This record gives sequence, structure tokens and C-alpha cells, in this order.
Amino acid sequence: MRETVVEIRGLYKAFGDNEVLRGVDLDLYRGENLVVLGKSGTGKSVLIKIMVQLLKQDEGVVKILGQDISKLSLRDLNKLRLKIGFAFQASALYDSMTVRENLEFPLTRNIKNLSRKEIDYRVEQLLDSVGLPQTINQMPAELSGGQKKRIGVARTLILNPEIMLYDEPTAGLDPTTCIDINNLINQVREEYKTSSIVITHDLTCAKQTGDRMAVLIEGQFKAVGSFEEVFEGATDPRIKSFYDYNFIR
Ligand SMILES: Nc1ncnc2c1ncn2[C@@H]1O[C@H](COP(=O)(O)OP(=O)(O)OP(=O)(O)O)[C@@H](O)[C@H]1O
Repeated sequence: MRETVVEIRGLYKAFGDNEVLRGVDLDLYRGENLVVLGKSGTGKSVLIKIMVQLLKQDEGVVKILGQDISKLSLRDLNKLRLKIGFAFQASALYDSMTVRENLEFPLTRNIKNLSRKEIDYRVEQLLDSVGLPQTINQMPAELSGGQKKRIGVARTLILNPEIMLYDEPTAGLDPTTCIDINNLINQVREEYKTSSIVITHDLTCAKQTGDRMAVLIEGQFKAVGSFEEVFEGATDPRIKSFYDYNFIR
């Protein structure tokens, strides 16, 4: 039996007349990478923002690690949020801080009484994991786009999240760097035993990282399954066109 770490049922969200999510059901199983695909503006970011309650749903239930997030006190919600790593579309590093300070920040803000040695160990371990130990004293402005993404992932991992949410991890990167980031997403799963939702437009990223695909169309998941199940022999023209206009390696 697969353990469900995120369970979404009957999720609705509208902004005025704009009905974005119209009955979303989705499960994320422990240890899998689930890719969420959909055209621009279909509500992918809204969905993950609801998962961390940066936005509130109008209707529906989101259970994370067994907890109904809309029923939690702010204190319990904040505790749960620490188990969810949110790797933003832009890497969201603090420009005025070095790489070391960027990584230390979530640690020292959330865990009291860590020794200098423990902090240094954790920062260095994470930088090794993402293959960038040499950047420790650099400023974000000195890093390439791909390096910034890696540091963003390292910073997200520093609190040992059980669930990772990647929002457009390969956006704006050249094809070779995209492959590096896809490999990193897979490596993170192996090394840190995370369960992840990867939001992307990039079908190469989807194919390389995803155990399952979920395609969001008109506010609902219309197809969920392996890459082959969803795309090969797809008859729904909305899914077919998505596939046809992407270049797959
Ligand atoms: N805070 C908000 N207030 C009003 N409308 C919003 C808000 N956030 C999102 N929307 C609207 O919800 C819809 C879905 O937005 P969302 O950012 O989730 O799309 P997306 O699928 O992530 O797109 P992209 O792939 O371009 O990032 C859009 O029409 C957007 O304008």
C-alpha cells in the first residue's frame, strides 16, 4: 500500500469571476516525484500556494501528512510548513547575503540553540550535496542562473523537509543546465527521501523527473499517470497539443 502524504479533494478557488480551480483531486505518494503540468495561467502556482496556505481555498480539503491544513492553528500550520520545502520559481535568495548566510538564515530563524559547529556542518553538507561548496562566500549576483537554483534548493533542504514543492525549476535555463537541475531533483529524492511536486511547462523535465504526471486543464486534473500513459497515444487534443509543441529529448 502506498502512503499518501498529500491528499487533495474537491478543491475550488476563484478570484472574482475567474474560476481557477474547479474541483481538483490529487494524491502525492511518499517518495514519488509528481509532475504537475498545465498551460500558463491554469492555476498550478495557486494550487501549491494553497498547499502552504499562502492562499486559502474557497472549498475542498487539503490534507498534508494526515493533517487538514485549513483546520490548523497558526502555530501548528507553521510547524507543518517546516516539513514542506518550497523552491520558488525565482530562486528567491537574499541578494545582500552571501551563500553561507542565505543557507544559515532558515536554520537560525527556526531552530534555537544550534551551535556554530552544527550550523557550519549543515551548511557545508548541503553545499556539497548540490555540488557547489566553492560558492560559500559568494554573493548571489556572482552566481549563474543554474547555480542560483541549486543554492535555492539547498536552502529549501536545510530544514530537512519531507515534501518538496518545485515551482518551474528549469524556467529560464539553457538545455544542459536544465538536465543538471532535473538530475538534482532526482538526487534530492534519493538522498533526502523527499516526496515532491514539480510544477513545469518543460516536458523534458517532466519525463526525466516524474514518476507520474498530472495535467491541469480548465481547473481540473484531466489526466494522471505515467508519462507514457498520459502522452503516448493521447486522444484529448488539449493534451496532444501540449505534447506536440514541446521538444522532448
Ligand atoms: N492573488 C491573486 N489574485 C487574483 N488573481 C490571481 C492571484 N493569484 C493568481 N491569480 C490568477 O489565477 C490564475 C492562475 O494563476 P497561476 O499563477 O496559478 O497560474 P500558473 O498555472 O502557475 O501559470 P504560469 O505557468 O504562467 O506560472 C491566473 O489567471 C492568475 O491571474
